[in-house]
Amino acid sequence: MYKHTKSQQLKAQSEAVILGGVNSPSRSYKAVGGGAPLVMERAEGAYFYDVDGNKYIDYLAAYGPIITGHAHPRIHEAITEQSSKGILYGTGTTLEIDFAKKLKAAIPSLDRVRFVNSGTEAVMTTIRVARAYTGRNKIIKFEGCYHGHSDLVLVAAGSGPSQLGTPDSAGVPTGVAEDVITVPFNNIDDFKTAIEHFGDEIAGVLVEPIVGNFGIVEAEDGFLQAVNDIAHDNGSLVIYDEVITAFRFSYGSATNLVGVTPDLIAMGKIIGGGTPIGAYGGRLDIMEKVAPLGAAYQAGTMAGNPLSMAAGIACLEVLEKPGVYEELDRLGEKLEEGLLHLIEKYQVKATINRLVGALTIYFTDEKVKNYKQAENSDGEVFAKFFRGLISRGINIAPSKYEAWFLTTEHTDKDIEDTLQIVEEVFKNDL
Ligand SMILES: Cc1ncc(COP(=O)(O)O)c(C=O)c1O
Ligand SMILES: N[C@H](C=O)CCC(=O)O
Repeated sequence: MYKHTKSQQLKAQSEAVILGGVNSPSRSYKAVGGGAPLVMERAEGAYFYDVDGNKYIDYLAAYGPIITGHAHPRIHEAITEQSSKGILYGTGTTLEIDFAKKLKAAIPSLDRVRFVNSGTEAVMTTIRVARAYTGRNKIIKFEGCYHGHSDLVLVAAGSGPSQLGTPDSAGVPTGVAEDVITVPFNNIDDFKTAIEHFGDEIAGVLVEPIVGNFGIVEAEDGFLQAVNDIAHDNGSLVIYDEVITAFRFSYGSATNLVGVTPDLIAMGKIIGGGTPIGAYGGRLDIMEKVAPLGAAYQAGTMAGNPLSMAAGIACLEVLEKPGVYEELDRLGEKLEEGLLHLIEKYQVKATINRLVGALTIYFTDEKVKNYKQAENSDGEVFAKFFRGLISRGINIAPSKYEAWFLTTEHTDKDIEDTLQIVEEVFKNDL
C-alpha cells in the first residue's frame, strides 16, 4: 500500500498560505472523509508521480482537459517554441486566426468565435450575450449541471459545489439568483412548465448536452431536440456549455453526437491542450451583439494569449488524426466491461455511465439519468473506493460527481492494471 507521508506533511504548509490548501475546492478531500490531498510532482502520458515517489495511472486528466495525456510532446513543443517568440502580445496574432479557423472547421455553427481564459468566462459571457440579444434577463439551467463559478450559475450547481454540500453558493445576491430557474435534467414536462410560466422573461437555456458534472449522463432520446424547439418557440436562445464535451467524445462539438444545434456554444478545457482557455461562439447575428461590434462588453488582457493558442492548435492536431476517438471508445468499453464484471463478481451495488472515453461509477443500483439519482448514490462507499484506489496507484477525482477520463496515452495494460487494483479494492476495502 502506498505511503503518502510527504503529501500529508505538505498539507499544513499549504493551508498556512493557500486558503483551504487548494486552489479549487474540487481538489480538497472533504467529500471523501478529509485528509491530505495528494501532491503531485510530475506527470507524463497516462501517469502521475507524487512527492512521495508513488506512480499512479491517472483518470483525473485535470478534470478533463488532458485528453492527449500529460506532457504530450507535440503540445510541449508548441508551447516552448511559442514562448521563445513571446508569451503575451496584447495584439492580434496569426495564431488566433489559425485557431479560430480550426475550431470553425470542426464546429461549423461557430460563425464567429471569441477566446477567453476559462470555461467560467466563456459561459458567463454567453449568458450576457443571450440577454443582450433577447432583451430578457432570466435563464433556465438544469439541476446539478455546473457552469463555472460566476454568480448566476452557482444556483443548484453540481460537481464541486455539490461535493461540498453547497449546491447554492453563499454570496450570490438574491436578485441574481431570482434570474435563474432550475429544472431537472431529462424532464421535458418540468422544462415546458418553466417556459410557460416565465415566458418572455427567458433569455436563454443553458445546457450541458452530455452532462459531465453529476457524472457522465446522456440526454434521453428527444430531450435536447424538445428543449431546442420549445426554447426557440419562446424566443429564447439555447446555449450549450461544452466546456467538458467539446472534443471529448468526437472531433468537434457534442452536436456531432446529439444531432441538435444550439445558438451559442461555450468551450474550455480540451481546446487549450492543458493551458488556461475558454472560447464561445455561434450565430453571427447573435455574436454581433458583442463589443466592439455590439454593446455587450467582453474583454481580457490574456484573451487569445499565444501560448494557449499554440497549445490548442497542437492539441487539435493530435485529436484530428484518424482513429483517435475509436481508440478512446475501445479502451473505454474495455474498462467499463471489466468494471461491470467486477461489480457482478463482488456483488457491489454500483452502476456505470460511459460515453467513449469518459465514465462514472455510481454506488447505487439505479441507472443515473438526473442529479437526484446521482445525489442518492452512496458517498461513503465512494470514499472507501477512492481511498482504496489512491493507496494502490489509481488517481481519480475525490468526488462521486466527477468522471474518469481516458487519454490517448492510456494502454490496454493500463486498463488491465486498473481492473486488478479495482478488484483488490472491491475484495478488501468496501
Ligand atoms: C461544464 C462546465 N462548464 C464550465 C466549467 C468552468 O470551467 P473553468 O473551471 O475552466 O472555469 C466547467 C469546469 O470547471 C464545466 O465542467
Ligand atoms: N467538475 C469541475 C469542472 O468540470 C471541476 C473543476 C474544478 O472546479 O476544479
